[in-house]
Formats: sequence, structure tokens, C-alpha cells
Amino acid sequence: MGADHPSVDPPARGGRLARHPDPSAGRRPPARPARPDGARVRPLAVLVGLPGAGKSTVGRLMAEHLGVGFRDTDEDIESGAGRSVAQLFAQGGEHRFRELEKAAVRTALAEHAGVLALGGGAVVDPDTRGLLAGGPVVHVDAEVREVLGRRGGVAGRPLLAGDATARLWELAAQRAPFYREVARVTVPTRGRDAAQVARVALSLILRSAAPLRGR
Ligand SMILES: Nc1ncnc2c1ncn2[C@@H]1O[C@H](COP(=O)(O)OP(=O)(O)OP(=O)(O)O)[C@@H](O)[C@H]1O
Ligand SMILES: O=C(O)C1=C[C@@H](O)[C@@H](O)[C@H](O)C1
Ligand SMILES: [Mg+2]
Repeated sequence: MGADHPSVDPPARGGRLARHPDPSAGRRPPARPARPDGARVRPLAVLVGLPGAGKSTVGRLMAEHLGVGFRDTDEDIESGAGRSVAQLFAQGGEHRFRELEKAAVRTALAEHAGVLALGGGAVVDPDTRGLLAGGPVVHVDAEVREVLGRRGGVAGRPLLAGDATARLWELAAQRAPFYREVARVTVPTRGRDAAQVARVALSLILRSAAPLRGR
């Protein structure tokens, strides 16, 4: 897909995410936006994107870099239910999973002050999109071909069972408008390892809340 938005200089290529790799690092965390209904999205960053895009991997790296906690709503659902996401889909169906997910997302957005990764389908719910509006949302924008080519990109993801290629193209088409709607910044993952994606995401999200100078 297209370039990152808003624009940023590409980070140096490399392996692990270095601490404070750019001038925006180490700044005071941005103020969280007040929503019209008075609620606050507490996390410093919320990651959305296709299943297997890298939300959990990248989110962990961002949290490590910032020295804040990482939380993942898929893990919250699993620990709350005492079952894996795959078991929940198999036993209660997708509808029941989405109910649990909606509640888990709402709770995590209200409670968690670090970096938060959402499940890939969380943005399909309109109330969830309403909660995310105006928040520090990062779209981890992986192309279908990338996800399919990744080891660990498809396995264990119930919605991708069967013809993973067809399912992923379908999900990508359905969800593209939702990811676009909620994202404050979009980080294409093509040609970047997870550490590079995390570095660009941090840079963009910190700059996005920085006050404008000299205007
Ligand atoms: N930028 C990247 N380049 C290559 N591989 C990556 C990248 N980011 C993550 N991965 C790998 O892709 C796989 C999926 O990553 P991850 O589990 O973080 O995705 P996810 O978006 O959290 O998926 P889900 O929506 O199912 O929770 C993992 O094996 C991870 O190591
Ligand atoms: O994209 C999706 O709909 C999903 C992604 C995962 O994070 C899990 O929430 C679950 O496998 C469903
Ligand atoms: Mg995940």
C-alpha cells in the first residue's frame, strides 16, 4: 500500500529496536485526547490491522522502547475465559467471541495506559470504532501476500482456516475502510522487520501529538 502517513524519514535498517533512536524518543508522552463524551482513550498507542499483520509483535517492541506496559485484548479474552481464541471460536462461534472482544476492548481502552494491541477484527464493531475515534491508533498495514508468506502469519487463526489466501483477501477488503477510519497513523510493513515497524510507528505517533511550533 502507500507510504506512511503522516510522512516520516525512513528509519535506519537494522535488527533490534534501539532505545531512543530518534529525536522524538524520550519526550513526555502526549496528552491523551478528550473525547466528546468525556471518555478518555488511555493507551499511548493502540494497534489495529489484519490477523498476522504484526500487532502483538510490534506492540510489545513499542512498549519495551517506551518503558510502559503492553496489553493485548486477545490475551485478555483468553485469560478471562480460560480458553484460547481458537477454542472460543470452535465452542461458541464467532458471534460469542465478538461479544467478549467488544467488552475486552472497552475495558482495556479505559484501564491500560501503555501500548495496546487489538484483535484483527475488533474494528468491525461500530461502537468500538467510536471509542477509538481521535485516539492514538496505529494501523499496522501488512499486505495479504506478506502475511501469507510469514511463518506464524496464518497458523492458529480460526478465521483463516481452510483457504487462508481467499479468507485473508476477503477480510482485507471488508476491513480496509474500518482500519482507515480509525487510524491516526498508518505504517506499511512491506520491507520492514518488526523492529523497524515499531520504530516508525513510535516516531509517527509521538509526532502526531506534538504541539506545532512557530505557527
Ligand atoms: N514486520 C514483520 N516482518 C516479518 N514478520 C513479522 C513482522 N511483524 C510480525 N511478524 C511475524 O508475523 C507473525 C504474526 O505476528 P503477530 O502475532 O504479532 O500478528 P498479529 O497482528 O498480532 O495477529 P493476530 O491478529 O492474529 O493477533 C509472527 O510470526 C511475527 O513474528
Ligand atoms: O482478524 C480477526 O478477526 C481475528 C484476529 C485475531 O487477533 C483474533 O482476535 C481472532 O483470531 C480473530
Ligand atoms: Mg495478536
